[in-house]
Amino acid sequence: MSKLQKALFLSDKGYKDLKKAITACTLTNLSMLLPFCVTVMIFSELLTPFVGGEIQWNHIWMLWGVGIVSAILVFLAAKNDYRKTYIASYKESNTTRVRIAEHLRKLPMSFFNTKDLSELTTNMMADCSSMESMLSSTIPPLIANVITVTLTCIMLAFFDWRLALCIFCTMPIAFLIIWLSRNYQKKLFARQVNAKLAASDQVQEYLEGMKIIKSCGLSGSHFSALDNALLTMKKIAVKVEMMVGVFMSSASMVLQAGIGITIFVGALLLVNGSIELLPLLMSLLMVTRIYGPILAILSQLATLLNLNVVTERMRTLLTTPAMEGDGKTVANYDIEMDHVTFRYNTEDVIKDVSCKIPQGSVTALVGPSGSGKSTISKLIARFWDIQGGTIRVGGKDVRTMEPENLMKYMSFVFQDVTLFNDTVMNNIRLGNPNATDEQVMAAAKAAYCDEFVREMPEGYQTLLGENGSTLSGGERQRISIARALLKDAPIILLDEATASLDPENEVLVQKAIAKLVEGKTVIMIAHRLRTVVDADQILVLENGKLVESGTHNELMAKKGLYQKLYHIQQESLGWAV
Ligand SMILES: Nc1ncnc2c1ncn2[C@@H]1O[C@H](COP(=O)(O)OP(=O)(O)OP(=O)(O)O)[C@@H](O)[C@H]1O
Repeated sequence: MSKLQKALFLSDKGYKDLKKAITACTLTNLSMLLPFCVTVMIFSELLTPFVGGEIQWNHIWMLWGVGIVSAILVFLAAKNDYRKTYIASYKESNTTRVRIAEHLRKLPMSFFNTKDLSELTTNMMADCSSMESMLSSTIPPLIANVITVTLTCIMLAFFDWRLALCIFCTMPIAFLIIWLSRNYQKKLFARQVNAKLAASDQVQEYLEGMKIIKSCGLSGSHFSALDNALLTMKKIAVKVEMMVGVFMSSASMVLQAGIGITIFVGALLLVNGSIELLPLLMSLLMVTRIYGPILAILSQLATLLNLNVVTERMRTLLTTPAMEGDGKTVANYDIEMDHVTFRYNTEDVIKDVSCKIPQGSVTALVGPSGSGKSTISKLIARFWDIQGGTIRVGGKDVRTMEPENLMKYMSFVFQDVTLFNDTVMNNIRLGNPNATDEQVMAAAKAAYCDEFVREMPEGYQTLLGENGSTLSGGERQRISIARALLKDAPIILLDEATASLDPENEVLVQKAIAKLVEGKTVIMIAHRLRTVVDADQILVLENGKLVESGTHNELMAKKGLYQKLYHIQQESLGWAV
């Protein structure tokens, strides 16, 4: 893999397309030299009377013909160039976005703990767009311009090498200005990228918190963080524009001083009789042709120098190792935790936990808030990899299982149900993408969704809106249960989902759950202990440790933490009534 391919994270196809784009762009630039050469030749023909010759009109008409043909060639080359550069770059950035999305899916949740949503969104949208413009508007034209300038330079030297030197004498200084300013530009550019990210973070927080903002009537100073982030972004954008403008205009001024030097030296040479009028005029004509591409090279070079800043986040993301594993099936659905220790950051939140959850049994995880119940259920599903001990499903260490393969065996019903901006039908079908409409509707019926879905304006084809904001908590829960029913996985991870529902919804959700868990291995995070009295096994957690385990009656007889929690809840229920 070449350095350029690595630096730009290009697929093999993308790299091939980039090479084709460079060739196409170079051909366009070269084809543009044709009409220029024809103009120069017509011009020189028209000037022959001034050097004692005679105009050959048949030459002029022939050159006109060549001019028309070359204009057609330029058109064809530009068309091909457009297709090869722009269309190929859009395709490649699409491929990169899909690649990022695929990679994200395979990353451990620890990665998402260190990144926020707006950063990942920027990764997928803004960074890919920057790469897109690198592939279309920077790299191919840059290389093509270098080739064109070199060729024009050779042509110029053919007329008069002294004038060629004059034109290029200021070029090293112009490039030096850009080169020396690169670190400063990089720093500025990095600050701009960070300022944009901070602003989009603040905007996202503002939009997500709209309910609170409205309900609390917040205004003014409460949004100073958003105002400051937007102000910083504006300030840095102005600074970047200004400083880049200063460097670019200084470089271009120095570069254009070459025109004056060429005219001056040309005039001296003419006066001394060291050059004829015709080669001098031809050289001056070429000078006008050469500065455009050189100026373009300068600005493209400045953009290219910032490539690192653009690709930094993408590099971090794409080089973060994905969770690996095999796709082999497991023999049964027994789950075992063997001296499991886990920490999110520095402190252990699960401490040396060992337990067995036999296939077909119902296990409840109980304990005070923050004791590690949700964490355990997520570790079993390998959302995170543990630091000590082993978790086995069907006797197989989950770390050796490909996460998507492991996920085939599990269904989740969590409190925070995620719904997509799609139809009800498709939201349920996520449980099993191959399910027919009839199967989806059967699952919806079993999960007590059918009635409220049919009352929606377009039934199962109703669009749910962003994250199903039009549905009640109980309805969202039942849709997620319908999904899980459709998936029909042998292991069910259940975060006691009825805690915040009204009695009517609670009954329906409980009935739907009862159907879902029939004959399955169930791990249930219970917040209200009266829901776990019938569980085959209750695991009591405290501060990340497994402190008690057994059935309800056994634990009540032990008179430990479970009994204490149970009594506290009974009393608070009494007060509530
Ligand atoms: N993504 C995370 N990053 C860092 N720490 C976390 C994360 N998720 C949970 N924790 C911490 O891990 C500990 C266990 O949290 P967990 O959510 O597993 O507890 P829980 O028993 O399910 O709590 P609750 O009953 O309130 O839902 C807590 O101290 C919590 O602050």
